[in-house]
Amino acid sequence: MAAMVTDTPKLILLFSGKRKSGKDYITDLIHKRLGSEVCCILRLSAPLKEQYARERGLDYEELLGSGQYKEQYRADMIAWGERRRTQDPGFFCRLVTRGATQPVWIVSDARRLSDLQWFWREYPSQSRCVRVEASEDTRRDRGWEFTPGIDDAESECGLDHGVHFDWVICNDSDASPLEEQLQGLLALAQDKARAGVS
Ligand SMILES: Nc1ncnc2c1ncn2[C@@H]1O[C@H](COP(=O)(O)OP(=O)(O)O)[C@@H](O)[C@H]1O
Ligand SMILES: C[C@@](O)(CCOP(=O)(O)OP(=O)(O)O)CC(=O)O
Repeated sequence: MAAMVTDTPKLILLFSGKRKSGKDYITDLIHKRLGSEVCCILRLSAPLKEQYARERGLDYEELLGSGQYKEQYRADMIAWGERRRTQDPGFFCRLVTRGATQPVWIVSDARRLSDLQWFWREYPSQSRCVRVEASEDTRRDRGWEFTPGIDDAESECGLDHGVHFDWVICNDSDASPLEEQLQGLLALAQDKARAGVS
């Protein structure tokens, strides 16, 4: 099958949600449904972790995972990233979008209004916001523990208010099946991708 190369993205899904709400799980699921020709997952934290790991001599792959390793460094990584963002709020957004050619981009970890504002400014008609929600009990079952300085800081709370979400996905174990909740979003992505094939 020929690669779907488009000049600009046709749709950008900007995901946010608290840690252990399931952002990676859900964006991976969408990626599997749409396929790599149609969509790519962009993690704003990837270039951050890569440079942070290099500077500190840490294991980049481990920082990308969902285990304890990343949690040990989270507070320091947040501070490191914030220093970068203060100098240039679009720094990580520009890095991750460079070279993305698929018609649908899934940004798995928007955290700050400045992240959303960058996409709204650069891609006003393509950007849509998606919130992943899970109760504290569910997140605790997945290994979350409230940590002052992290769970009450901008990295986790920056998008709690003042954002219109086009979709809110409930990712608790007793919620309606994800396939059902994602139907509208997947249908839109498929439509946009079809319209975007060149
Ligand atoms: N709907 C789900 N069903 C089963 N496991 C899930 C589900 N959602 C998340 N998880 C698991 O919970 C953990 C945290 O999810 P993750 O996607 O890494 O959260 P986040 O990216 O928001 O921090 C992972 O181990 C993931 O596999
Ligand atoms: C320093 C960070 O980028 C680390 C984020 O790592 P992940 O995006 O892997 O975190 P969760 O999926 O929510 O568990 C946070 C930031 O403030 O930029």
